[in-house]
Amino acid sequence: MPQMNCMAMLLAGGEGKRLAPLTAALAKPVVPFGERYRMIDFPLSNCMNSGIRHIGVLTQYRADTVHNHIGDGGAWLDAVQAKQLGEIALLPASDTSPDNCYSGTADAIYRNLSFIEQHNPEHVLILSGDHIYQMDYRPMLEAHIHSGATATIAVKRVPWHEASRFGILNTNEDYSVVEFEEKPSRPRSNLASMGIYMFRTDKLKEVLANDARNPSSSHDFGKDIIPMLLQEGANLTAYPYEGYWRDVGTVDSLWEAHMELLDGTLRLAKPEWPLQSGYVPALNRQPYRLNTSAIPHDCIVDRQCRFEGVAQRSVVCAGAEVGSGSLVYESVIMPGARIGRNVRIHKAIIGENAIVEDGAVIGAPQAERIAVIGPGERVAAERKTVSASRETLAALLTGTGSNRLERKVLSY
Ligand SMILES: Nc1ncnc2c1ncn2[C@@H]1O[C@H](COP(=O)(O)OP(=O)(O)O[C@H]2O[C@H](CO)[C@@H](O)[C@H](O)[C@H]2O)[C@@H](O)[C@H]1O
Repeated sequence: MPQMNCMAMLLAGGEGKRLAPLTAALAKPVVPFGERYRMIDFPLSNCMNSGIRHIGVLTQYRADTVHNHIGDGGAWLDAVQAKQLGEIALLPASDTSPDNCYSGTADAIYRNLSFIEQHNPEHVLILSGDHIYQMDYRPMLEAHIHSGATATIAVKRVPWHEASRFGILNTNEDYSVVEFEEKPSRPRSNLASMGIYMFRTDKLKEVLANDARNPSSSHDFGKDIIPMLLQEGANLTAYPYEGYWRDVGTVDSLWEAHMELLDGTLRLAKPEWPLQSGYVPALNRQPYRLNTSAIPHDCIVDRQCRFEGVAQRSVVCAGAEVGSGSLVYESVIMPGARIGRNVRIHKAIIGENAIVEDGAVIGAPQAERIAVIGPGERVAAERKTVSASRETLAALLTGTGSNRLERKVLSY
């Protein structure tokens, strides 16, 4: 395994419009995931577990929310006893740009080249802050060094119907990249760029400087840098990644990733690959202590929540409350959300600290779209439902009861 003469630059400034309203007041990388994590915890923990100790985090949209979550980086560095040796540096656009704005992902790195130079690594790993995966970057670095590539792009096959939301590649048998198209409307392959790039530092500096001088560039890795390198005949190599990986940039993909967590396709609690988080649930009230025997077997319910309803295939996060008589089905109840009594929630994501009043109905079992309630939003019941016993709720879940659920779809 190579020495980690490599540092990481983590892009965390995206606005995440396709995750609205969950990103109304939060940067995309700090949207909650699982029972008590945020998306950015994944690449940060991957870096620690892969021996990468110097990380620059580039922030822009709602930068404060990322900065609050990361703090001094202790949650990650302490876990690997690297507080003295490592650094997670916050690099907001406002510190580098007169107009307080990185014009694109490449511009964000370009404006922070001096940070990279301080550490003088041989290779720079560029990461996104909104991917769910547990990847060891060391084999990728090894493959990158072995191939002598200017840049190595991590790739994964994606379902064909999703291919147009990724950078799509074609490679030779030796994985050298021969074609790249950013988000093609008619993809010719389903081999997607994971937006994870390993660059030789000298070449990265050169290509970013050339791009910065190009007035017609949008200064983006996918739209400009990779196509430019390919055009100049640079040696670009793909690194196929076999493990779980998901870009949770849309409401559907965020919901699907939670369902994969529930069915075991994705496992977070791996002793060999710890996942750290700077997240401390904002429990303004007495911390709840869950009666663990009440946790439904196909759900993930954080111990620090109050759960008095019935749930199936759902994630109930730290600090959330679900009142008695309420039914939660194939849904995610984010941290601090308060679900009243006799509420029905189907195929929905309930944002952080949202309040769902007694008797409200959100989503529908057969709905094609995922219902989303924004963080802090309050949902009133249009009509009160009658209180149902646990047995009736269980029958409703399994479809064996005679009662029909009231349905109201709140689409986003
Ligand atoms: N101005 C800015 N400053 C700082 N950070 C910023 C930023 N704008 C975006 N970011 C961050 O950069 C990362 C990449 O986000 P983008 O929205 O640019 O790319 P997208 O995910 O669409 O495609 C990319 O990632 C997919 C894989 O998910 C690839 O297939 C595709 O080729 C590639 O372009 C995210 O973590 C985002 O938060």
